[in-house]
Amino acid sequence: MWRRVTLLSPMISSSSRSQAAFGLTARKSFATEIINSEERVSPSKEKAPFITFVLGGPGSGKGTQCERIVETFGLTHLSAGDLLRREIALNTKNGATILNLIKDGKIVPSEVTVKLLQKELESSDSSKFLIDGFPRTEENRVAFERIVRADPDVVLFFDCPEEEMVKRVLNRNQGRVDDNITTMRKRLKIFEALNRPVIEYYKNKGKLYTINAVGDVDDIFQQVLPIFSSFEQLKESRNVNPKTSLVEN
Ligand SMILES: Nc1ncnc2c1ncn2[C@@H]1O[C@H](COP(=O)(O)OP(=O)(O)OP(=O)(O)O)[C@@H](O)[C@H]1O
Ligand SMILES: Nc1ccn([C@@H]2O[C@H](COP(=O)(O)O)[C@@H](O)[C@H]2O)c(=O)n1
Ligand SMILES: [Mg+2]
Repeated sequence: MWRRVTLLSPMISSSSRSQAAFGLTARKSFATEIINSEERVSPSKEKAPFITFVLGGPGSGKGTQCERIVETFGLTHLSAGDLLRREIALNTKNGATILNLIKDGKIVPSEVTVKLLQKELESSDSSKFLIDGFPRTEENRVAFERIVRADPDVVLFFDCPEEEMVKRVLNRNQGRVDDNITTMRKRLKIFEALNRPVIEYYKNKGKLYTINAVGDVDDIFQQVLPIFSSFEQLKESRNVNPKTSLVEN
């Protein structure tokens, strides 16, 4: 369990966010000390991890861009969808239910998904994570705060038109049970109804970075790169972990 002290000022203000995205100045407050540690954490977990949530509609390119971020910045990639598909493959007690929900484009109960993420976060030696495809709903978001007791530092939103997402998903050819037009239509509806409010929430918190997800993979990554570069620079120049967000007890 990680705790963070209160954020002193917004990570990068809305107005300066576009500057940061183009490699200009980025100001940020640092607040990473663990406070009041009755529940002792292991030395490697004494600092709260740096968490990025990766949002976007089905087929918007989240997984593809996460691969690039991992290659360049060494974050640990946790895909909520992949963790759920692993439950199906391992035929766990929730496997059959998860399969039916995914086939129907529906959202798996938050408790199930959050517990899977929590297990990965807690068993990892990494201190920086990309959590892909999560939170899908306000319920997902609140459950993560309640169970993991952490907030994201950065939220990426890959903004892509529906027709482009449909084209990509139908051409994906990875044998996914939900990559068909019927399920895709349902997923798009669910995205609009349930994920949009989450995007709005992080926009209002000043944590959202919207990426235009149309174009070459490389060009899209050029929009992502400076966001993480600015964090790396801050970390090096101040010799601290640039983490700001918190969930207070
Ligand atoms: N910029 C791009 N232009 C064209 N095709 C792309 C682009 N980015 C990704 N793709 C392709 O589109 C498909 C969907 O991409 P990806 O799996 O990264 O999306 P996703 O957002 O993770 O989707 P899902 O939410 O369904 O997991 C893949 O086949 C991928 O190779
Ligand atoms: N937070 C989540 C994430 C995913 N799901 C279910 O998995 C499907 C595939 O997810 P991808 O991120 O790989 O596209 C998704 O359509 C949901 O059925 C979920 O329930 N909760
Ligand atoms: Mg994906």
